[in-house]
Formats: sequence, C-alpha cells, structure tokens
Amino acid sequence: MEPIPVIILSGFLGSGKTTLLLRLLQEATRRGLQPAVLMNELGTIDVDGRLVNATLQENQVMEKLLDGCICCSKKSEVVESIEKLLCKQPDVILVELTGVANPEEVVDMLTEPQVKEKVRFHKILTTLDSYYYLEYTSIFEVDRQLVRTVKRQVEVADIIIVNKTEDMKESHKTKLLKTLHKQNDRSPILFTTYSDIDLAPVFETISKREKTEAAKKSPFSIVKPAHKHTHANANMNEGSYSRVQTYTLPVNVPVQPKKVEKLLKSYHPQLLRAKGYLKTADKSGMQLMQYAAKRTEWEPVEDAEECYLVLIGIDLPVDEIRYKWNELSLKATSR
Ligand SMILES: Nc1nc2c(ncn2[C@@H]2O[C@H](COP(=O)(O)OP(=O)(O)OP(=O)(O)O)[C@@H](O)[C@H]2O)c(=O)[nH]1
Repeated sequence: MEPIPVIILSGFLGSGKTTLLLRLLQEATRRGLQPAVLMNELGTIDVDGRLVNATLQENQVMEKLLDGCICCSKKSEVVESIEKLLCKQPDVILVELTGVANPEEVVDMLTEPQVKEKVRFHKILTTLDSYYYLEYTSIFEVDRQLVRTVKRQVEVADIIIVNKTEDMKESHKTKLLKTLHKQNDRSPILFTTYSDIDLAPVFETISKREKTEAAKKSPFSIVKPAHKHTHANANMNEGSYSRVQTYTLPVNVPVQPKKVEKLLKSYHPQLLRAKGYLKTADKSGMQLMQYAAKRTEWEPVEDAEECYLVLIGIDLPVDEIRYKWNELSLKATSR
C-alpha cells in the first residue's frame, strides 16, 4: 500500500485553522476522497470538534486529543490516534494543531516506527491573522518561546494563508509581506478571508486509494479517545509553547453580547482566545461565540445544549475574570 499523505494545519490561536479544515473537508469530498481528521485542542471542552462533526460525512473519521497540546502529549498517544485513523484506510489525513504547537513535532512523529511506512508527510499549511501577526510576534517578547513557535509555524509552512484581510491597509500589507518573506521566502503567501483559497495545489498528487475488503466492510465512525491529556507531562520540549493556560467558565444565565465582548477585550493581550456556547438575552436560542484578537463573532447553533465559555491565555487573572463574569451574570438576572 502507498503511504497515506498527511496535511498539517498550523497557525496561531484564532487565525482560521478550523475554518480551513472545514474547507479542506468539503474539497476532499468534492474530489471523491475520504479524509480522516486528527484534531488537537487546548481545554477539556471540544468546541471546534463540534463544528467539524457537523461537516463530516458518514464515511469520514475523526480522532480528537483534548486538554493539551501535541507538544505535551506523549508521542505514543498521537501515534496511537494516527494508527486508529489508518485502520479506516483514508485517502488523506488532516491534522489540526493547537495554536501554540510547532508543526515540525508532528512531522517528527510521522517517522515513528509504528507509522513511518504507512504515512507520508505531504504539506504544512499555516494560517495567520493579518492584523495581529506582527503584534503577536512582538508583544510576547518576554515569552520568547511563544514568539519562536509562532514564527516557526511560518518558517516551515508550505503555504502561508493570511486571513482577516477585510480592512487591511496597503501599507500594512507591505510591512507584513516584508516580514513574512524574511521568515519564509520559498512558499506562497496568500492574502484572503476565512481561509478561502484555491485548494487545488493542496490536493495535488493525492488520489483515491483502493481499499482492502476489511476496510470496506468496517463502518466509518467518529472515534473519540477516552484518555485525557494534561500539562503535567509537558516539559517544554523542542520549540512548542506549553505555558498557555485554559480555563472554562460555567455559564448559568443568558448574557448580553456587548458586555461579554467588552469584558473579553479588556483582557487583551493576555487573553488570546475565547470560545463557547452562550444563550444571549437579545437573541433566541444558543449562539456559538468566538473571540480572537479583539474580534467577536456570534453564530446561532441548533445542536448545542450546554452553555460554557473556554478562555485561553497567558497569565490570565482567573479569579478576577471569574468575579467580573459573575457580576455580569448577576446584572443580567436582575434586569
Ligand atoms: N473577520 C474574519 N473572521 C475570520 C476570518 N477567518 C476566520 N475568522 C473567524 O475567526 C474565528 C476563529 O477562526 P477559527 O477557524 O476557529 O480559528 P482557529 O485557528 O481554528 O482557532 P483555534 O482552534 O482556537 O486556534 C472564527 O470566529 C472565524 O469565523 C477572516 O478572514 N475574517
């Protein structure tokens, strides 16, 4: 059997990786390919996985590693997840990393003895936020390791996708291009919104595979690992950054979007990302709330029942945030 190609999606928190993953899944399906997905999320709650679940077709399969970063998970667990996906003989494996992982580590894992004959590394796609990339690579000057990881994601990329370019000024584009060219002068740099790029070059050389009878018979399903990942085994190994904390806020009452947005923004830049499912006082039903780089999006969802908010950041004053969040909730109930 020819080795199965693996595409790695990297990019800082909130830069558009899951948006890209959803596009890749649609494109793979359009080409008659069967993709398999390995997702890695910081935090115990699987916000992005829910979005991807909704897009996965019956014949596609997903593995998720929650509550930790591939950088601090044991290699064996990642390799085990890849092996599970391989049982289904997909045509391509898509690996979405956390925003703070170094993609080279996954490339390295593909050379582990259990999988090295069965998979081949295909491409690294790196997304970034047009506006905040320059800020992120300087505001964390004190956290040199994080800056190094974010830059490394660009340096090793085969395609660099610059998202959130809606309001980008020409002068900013020139400055950003100059910086990116310095970090990587061999790969295309594509300016876009919502990871909307031509995906044909990504799927070049990937074709449908003949499946064995056993794989044809085995029904495709979504495979979720039972084990949890913690940062306890994170020993800050090569390149990846593992000091980022995640914190889940319980949500008991409908919220006012503007107040939530104001609270989240007030913790920029320590708060890197927030996402969750919230009921809003002004809109009916459940909303998926996504906050990244001071921008917030609300999108109605139907299949979510539990409300929660996941915060991802560095040195977050968690007690203070929880206090302010409770105050905000109390005000909402006393209205
Ligand atoms: N305005 C704008 N929003 C975007 C664009 N691309 C993605 N987004 C939004 O940015 C938020 C984060 O996008 P995701 O695709 O979840 O980013 P991610 O890199 O997977 O995020 P993490 O998994 O948390 O690291 C979502 O609300 C997206 O809809 C863009 O080009 N413009």
